Amino acid sequence: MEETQIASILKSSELYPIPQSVKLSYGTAGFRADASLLESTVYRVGILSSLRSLKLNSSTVGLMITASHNKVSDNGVKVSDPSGGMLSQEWEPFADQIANASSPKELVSLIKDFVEKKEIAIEKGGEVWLGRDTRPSGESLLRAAEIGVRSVLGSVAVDVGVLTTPQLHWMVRAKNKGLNATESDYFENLITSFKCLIGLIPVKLESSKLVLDGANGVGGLKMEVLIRSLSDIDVEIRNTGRDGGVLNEGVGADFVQKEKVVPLGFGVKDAGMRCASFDGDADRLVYFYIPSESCGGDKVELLDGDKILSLFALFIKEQLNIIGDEGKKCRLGVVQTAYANGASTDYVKEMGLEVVFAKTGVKHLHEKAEEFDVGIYFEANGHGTILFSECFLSWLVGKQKDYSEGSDKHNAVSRLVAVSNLINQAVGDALSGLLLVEVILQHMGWSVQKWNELYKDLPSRQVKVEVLDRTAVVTTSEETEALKPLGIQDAINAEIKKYGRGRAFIRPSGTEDVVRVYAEASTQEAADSLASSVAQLVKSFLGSS
Ligand SMILES: CC(=O)N[C@H]1[C@@H](OP(=O)(O)O)O[C@H](CO)[C@@H](O)[C@@H]1O
Ligand SMILES: [Mg+2]
Repeated sequence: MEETQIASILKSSELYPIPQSVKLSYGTAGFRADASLLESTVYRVGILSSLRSLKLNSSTVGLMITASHNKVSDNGVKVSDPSGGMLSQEWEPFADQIANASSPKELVSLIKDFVEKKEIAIEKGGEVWLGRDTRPSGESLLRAAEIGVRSVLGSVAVDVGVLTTPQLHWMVRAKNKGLNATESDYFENLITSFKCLIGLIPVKLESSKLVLDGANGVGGLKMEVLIRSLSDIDVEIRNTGRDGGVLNEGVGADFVQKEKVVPLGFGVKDAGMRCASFDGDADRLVYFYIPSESCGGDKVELLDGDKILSLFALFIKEQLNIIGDEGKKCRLGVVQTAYANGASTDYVKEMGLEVVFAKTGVKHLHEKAEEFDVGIYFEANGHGTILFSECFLSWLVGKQKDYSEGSDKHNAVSRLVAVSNLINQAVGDALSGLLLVEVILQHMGWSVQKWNELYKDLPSRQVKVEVLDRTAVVTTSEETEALKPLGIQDAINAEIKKYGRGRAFIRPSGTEDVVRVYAEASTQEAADSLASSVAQLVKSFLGSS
């Protein structure tokens, strides 16, 4: 590395000293912490993003400032690779090292070694697009990221403004494919493919209103822009953040999915209505309705990521069946995590689909979904998408020319092509996911209640346990068994045995300082009781904090 380059990093890093006593890790979804602790981290991730761009021939890299569903005082930073996917996991250890480097000198030395090891030609200059969610701390953190990017001499930082995480990933992917890549191109793309799918509905019925909980975050605001251009959908948006509500506080997809209760701003008046929730950066989507018999209670019927996945799988399978023998050759597969409800896995298997399991975190699911011609992946919490392989897509486009226009096969092929344009090919995206759910429900002529009947969820419960050191829990690669602390798995197994259809596991969270407990059983009381006894075991083996 040239002396001028070294001097540039030394100088800028003086502006962002590392706070005492924080040890950060890139984790399941980038760095997250209280926003006041993050300036130095974001600055350093800016440097990393420039290097990543340089390593990949100055392709555009994305840097997103968000802490998703976490509280508003938190923030975080994650990197989008030029493909629009998550940062290559190979680079995560370097991210951890530089984030925790204790002095400018140590930082420079780590960067120097890495640049040499990875043979990065630093002279050319990289390009990084910076996005942020609506958190008040986002603006100053974005400035820190800009300084980090530009401290790699010749690199350019482009502020692309307040965006949802999936918008930034989509834009980065489009840019590197040489396509139109602005935010309005993103909207245009959703609008065109949604309208195309609506136009291909065999028997169109009047559709009912959808009520959306925007989590007081960026997703509701973007949805407002989107629906202005859509006439075949009636959406009322609540919790936009403009009416005094706090980001993710008692609202949003994470809250609704974990607590299974209505978000603020919803109540019995909405009984029976089709409702949906986004999370804070709009990469998660869940649906729900308030049962009419709830009589003032706050419980919801939840249609989570597993149910969205099942609906998508059913629709895609239907189109492949219409195409006939050739369509049946398509390898359609599903990727889930250990948190997937057992009933959903049974359902997709009964449909004849291949199901594979991945570790928690979309980077793991995405990778596995890419192995199929059409790979559908979802986390139960509502993050997911459908990936189409390049090869299968070009086959579909070819078939569009072969089949006569207006024929059933032509329509089926056109629907699949439109789905591939609508649904974000980079990451799970609540906006595009919502549009796809809406169009499929209209296609099927289904209400949310009818969709919910695809299968009945096994009762489940998730709890978090605060412990002294969550890293003391080490699991198998599928995360379904704990290898450490020694003896805990036997104790968990003994609990599971007491329950019909019992299943439970523990793992350390990658985004919060807790151990997560998941339990499933044949009744809600049993699932609750299994979760609570496993939580007790965690406390007694690890000590509560
Ligand atoms: C049980 C659960 O919902 N875990 C979430 C959560 O990860 P943890 O590592 O469990 O904290 O946040 C991740 C990022 O949003 C998401 O990918 C994952 O599914
Ligand atoms: Mg999120």
